Amino acid sequence: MFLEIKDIVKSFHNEHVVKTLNFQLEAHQTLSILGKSGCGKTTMLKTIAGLVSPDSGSIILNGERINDKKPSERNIVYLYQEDLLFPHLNIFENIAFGLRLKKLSNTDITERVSQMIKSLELEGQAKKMPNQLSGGQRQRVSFGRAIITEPSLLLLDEPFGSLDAGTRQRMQVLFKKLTKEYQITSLFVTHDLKEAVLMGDKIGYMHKGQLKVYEGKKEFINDPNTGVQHEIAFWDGLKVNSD
Ligand SMILES: Nc1ncnc2c1ncn2[C@@H]1O[C@H](COP(=O)(O)OP(=O)(O)OP(=O)(O)O)[C@@H](O)[C@H]1O
Repeated sequence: MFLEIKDIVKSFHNEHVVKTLNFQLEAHQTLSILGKSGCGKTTMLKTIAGLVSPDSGSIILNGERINDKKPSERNIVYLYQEDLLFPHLNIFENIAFGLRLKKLSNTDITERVSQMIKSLELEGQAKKMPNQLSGGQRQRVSFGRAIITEPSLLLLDEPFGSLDAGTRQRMQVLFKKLTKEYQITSLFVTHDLKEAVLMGDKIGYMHKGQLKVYEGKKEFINDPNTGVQHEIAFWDGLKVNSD
C-alpha cells in the first residue's frame, strides 16, 4: 500500500482532535474526505504533511515511516484554498519555482513548464503576474506549481471552495485530467458531496476525529450518516411537487 496511516492520535490541550486514525491508499488514487466543520480534517492533513506533530502513530509513505522527516523532506505538497502564488514572479516562474530549486537545466524547465501551461489551459498567460489573473486561473497555477515537482502525495484542503460554481466544475474536470496525466496520489478534503463523489476513487467521512473509508461509492451513498440520502430525498421531493 502506498500510504498507510496507523493509529494516529492528535490532541490540542484537552481536545482530542484526531482519534486513532487508520486508513490506507493505493498509489495514483484519490481519497475524497468529507466531514463537518471542526471534525479534524485540516489537522489530519497537516499531520501527514509534517506541519503538526502527532501524539502517537505512524505515517508510512511508499514503505518508509516518515514521522521524523521535516515537511520539506517528505515530498508531500499541501495545497489549500487561499494558496498564494509568489506575487513578484510571473506565471511561468511561479510554476518553474520547484524545478529551479531542484536545479534542472533551463532547457528541461522550459519544456516542462510549457507543457504544464498547456495542460492547465493557460496558453498565452505565461508572462502575466498573479494579480493579473482571475481566481480560477490563479488556482490552476497553484495546481501546476504543485504537480510539476511530481510530489509523492498531494494534500488538497477544500481547494475549490472560493470559486464560483462554473469555475469549480471546470477545475474538477481539469483536476481529474491532471492527476491521471501526472499519476498523482492525493487526499481531497471538500465540503461538497457531489465534488467528493466526482473526485474520489474512494470516499471517506470524518466524524469527531475518526475517519471511515467506504468500500465503494455505493456504500457511501447508502449510509444515512453521509447526507447523500437526505440530498436525494430533497431533490426527489422537489420533483414530485413540481409534477
Ligand atoms: N493549533 C491548534 N491549537 C488548538 N486547537 C486547534 C489547533 N488547530 C486546530 N485546532 C482545533 O481542532 C479542531 C479541528 O480543527 P480542524 O481545522 O482540523 O477542523 P476541520 O475539520 O478542518 O474544519 P473546517 O471544515 O471548518 O476547516 C477544532 O476544534 C480546532 O479549534
